[in-house]
Amino acid sequence: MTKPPLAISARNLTLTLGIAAAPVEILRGLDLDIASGEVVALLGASGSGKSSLMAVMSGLERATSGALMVAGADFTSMDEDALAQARRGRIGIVLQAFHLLPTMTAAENVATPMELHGVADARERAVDELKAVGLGHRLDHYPTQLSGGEQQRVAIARAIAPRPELIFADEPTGNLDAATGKDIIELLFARRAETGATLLMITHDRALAERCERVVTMADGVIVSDTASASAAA
Ligand SMILES: Nc1ncnc2c1ncn2[C@@H]1O[C@H](COP(=O)(O)OP(=O)(O)OP(=O)(O)O)[C@@H](O)[C@H]1O
Repeated sequence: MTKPPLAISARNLTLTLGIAAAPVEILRGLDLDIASGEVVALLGASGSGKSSLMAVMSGLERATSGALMVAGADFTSMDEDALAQARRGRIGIVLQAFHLLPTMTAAENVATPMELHGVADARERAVDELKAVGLGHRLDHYPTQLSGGEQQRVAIARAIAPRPELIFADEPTGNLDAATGKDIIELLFARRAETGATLLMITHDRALAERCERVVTMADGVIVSDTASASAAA
């Protein structure tokens, strides 16, 4: 059987931030391969570098050194414009604090990024995706008129509507109560499964991590454990 292509391949990745006099080594020679379509949880103590790794892998932050291929693109050799171009439509991001634009309706929050990227049927796709996440009746509501769970549904719709190859989620249930968080995870897994995207999710919740196919744990800027999950349901 041929192996699936890699969605992410990181080799000896480093990230050093801060001022020259006091550099902070955040990623310290990290290696990671994620196959296309895999569902991976990223665990680790606070400050271990999870969000920084996600920022580098999603093209928001440039690695200091090392090699990084994401969705077939060489992120280490690209300038910022090329990175932005490579990210476009290929990478969806869901964050703990939903980051919806307050002056736009739910439909506009989902459609506008696609419109900016020249997608002709952006509005139709936004409406379809909002229906798929159970918000067909909230299309013209503004974020302040939506509950936290509904706002996160909009954020998921925004991430998934462009049909990205990769979805990065950073503690997507961190601002939600337990029951709402559970619904959001079911929804995220369901939409992921329907689109076949690769999913990398940061979480502090070990039970949730075990729902993923694979659990990767970071400590102090490197990966210290990488195991297949026994109970993956995603
Ligand atoms: N711009 C920066 N300059 C200097 N240090 C930084 C910068 N950004 C992050 N750090 C440091 O890098 C380390 C890793 O941070 P990061 O947010 O990636 O950790 P994390 O594992 O995601 O933590 P948490 O679970 O608390 O979100 C921390 O020690 C943080 O203080």
